[in-house]
Amino acid sequence: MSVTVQSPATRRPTASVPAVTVEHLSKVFVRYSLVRRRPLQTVHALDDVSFDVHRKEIFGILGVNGSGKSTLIRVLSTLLIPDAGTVRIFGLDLRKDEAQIKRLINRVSVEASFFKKLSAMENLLYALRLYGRAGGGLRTDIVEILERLGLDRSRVNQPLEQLSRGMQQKVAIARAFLTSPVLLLLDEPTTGLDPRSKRDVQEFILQLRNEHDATIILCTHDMAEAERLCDRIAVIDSGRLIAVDDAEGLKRRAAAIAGMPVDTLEEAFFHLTGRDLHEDEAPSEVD
Ligand SMILES: Nc1ncnc2c1ncn2[C@@H]1O[C@H](COP(=O)(O)OP(=O)(O)OP(=O)(O)O)[C@@H](O)[C@H]1O
Repeated sequence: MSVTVQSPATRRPTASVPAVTVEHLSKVFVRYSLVRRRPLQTVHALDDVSFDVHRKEIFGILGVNGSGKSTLIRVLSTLLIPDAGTVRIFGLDLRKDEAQIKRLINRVSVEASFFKKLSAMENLLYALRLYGRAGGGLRTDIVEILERLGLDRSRVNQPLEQLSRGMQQKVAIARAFLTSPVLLLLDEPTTGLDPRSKRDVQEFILQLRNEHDATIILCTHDMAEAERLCDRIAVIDSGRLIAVDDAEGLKRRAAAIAGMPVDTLEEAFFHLTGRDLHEDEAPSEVD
């Protein structure tokens, strides 16, 4: 692909530290009764979670609905303050160096913040100017990236509110690509996309890592996607980290638990967590 993107060289942190180090991270949500303001329920959304992500790694987070994936992504992207634990991103402390960290990361999620009355072109030009890119060639780059992601040229100048959720998701991914984040946080980037678009986005994610040296953390429900894209996968259940390994390693660990061969990631997930990936977490009780 011939699109030129902003070189992140000036923002590129030193090579010797891991991309992300998470130590003993915890986050509890308390739900109160509206009437008596009594705590009704506590949810340990993250429970003593520790792991490292290497540079240029695509690191998957796999868990059922409600297992804590989005909470983890929101903490890493500085949107949510944890109750305990530390996070270092390229050696920077999440709490002390928040402003610097924000320049290194980009989060793509379904609720991507856009001006919905403006078009994809206008939104992306705005984002690029915020990141200090100006001058000729931007419009051509934007059209080229959106077409590469499978968004038809005729959609580029239409207000975003008139585009489907999947199309808006592609615009969010284009924005992440154009602003060249050093760490990209993807919260279920292909959920709701048709198979062709899913493939386009997955190719794009690989390209982003291979050609632009991005480190990528990716939440997904999709076993095939995790296996295809991720160098290592963290299995999370009820806010706890159950295992971190590559897909084959997870299958071996599951086989040791099950006492029989485990051939698929889906089976491995089941033996490691005791759950089917399609079920939801039951809410926990008040402590
Ligand atoms: N703001 C909040 N207030 C109360 N509880 C919350 C809040 N945010 C998340 N939770 C709870 O924390 C737990 C983890 O939620 P989270 O959104 O991280 O899960 P998830 O794995 O991303 O789920 P999904 O796959 O459905 O997006 C859930 O039980 C959820 O209901």
